[in-house]
Amino acid sequence: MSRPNQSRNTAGAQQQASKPTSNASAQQGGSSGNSATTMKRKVLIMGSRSVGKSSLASQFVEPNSFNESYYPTIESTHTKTIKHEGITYDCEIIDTAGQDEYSLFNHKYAVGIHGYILVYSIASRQSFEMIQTLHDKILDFQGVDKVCCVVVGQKCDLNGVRQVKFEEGQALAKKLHANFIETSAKDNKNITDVFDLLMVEMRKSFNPPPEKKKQGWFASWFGGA
Ligand SMILES: Nc1nc2c(ncn2[C@@H]2O[C@H](COP(=O)(O)OP(=O)(O)OP(=O)(O)O)[C@@H](O)[C@H]2O)c(=O)[nH]1
Repeated sequence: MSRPNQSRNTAGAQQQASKPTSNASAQQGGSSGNSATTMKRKVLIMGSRSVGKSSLASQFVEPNSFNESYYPTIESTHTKTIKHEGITYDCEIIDTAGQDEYSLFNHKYAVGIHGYILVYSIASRQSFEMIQTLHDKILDFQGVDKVCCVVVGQKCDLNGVRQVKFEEGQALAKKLHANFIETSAKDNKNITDVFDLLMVEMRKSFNPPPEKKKQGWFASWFGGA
């Protein structure tokens, strides 16, 4: 669902910052609480049609914005500043059009993206099966064997018509080396947690904490740094 007052077109945005634009301490993963540290992060939300991708994004950017109506998304971008472990992230959150297995994978979905939110509806097995397909396409396009990713089982308020068990979502996420969470945009449940989980993943991948120096016996004996 595209909500014009919150969104802008992403054309040409790809060249922006796949790299941090922050000071040196951020490049080294600084979790020092330095408020001057700002990094850019680009996050893509993907999944089948009508699984609640736009509702998820909207609720995150503007809580209590849930809308029962369905407006198919073409593509919209939200921006939000997120503070995580002492670092400020300027996040660009791209809400993509619903995909099916025949959808062409746009190269924009692979270039300069730091993390993926792959969404299915717990009330649609088909949308669940789409997650593996999308994940495969992302890896193929990126030419990597792992991406930062959170698998989201959306619409968990629809428990009465559930087609995908929680454990199935969990197992798939584990297989994809991703985090997993169930959410309800309607009930505003676990929405911010999705982004927190992704932040943790992205932090591990893009600004891991500096490795501890190996200590010799002398230093460790005397408690040296
Ligand atoms: N019950 C329930 N309905 C939801 C939830 N999230 C979204 N919906 C409804 O599901 C429909 C589709 O929501 P959207 O957020 O537009 O879904 P989308 O995945 O962005 O759809 P596309 O634009 O086709 O890709 C709308 O009618 C929403 O009101 C939810 O958590 N629970």
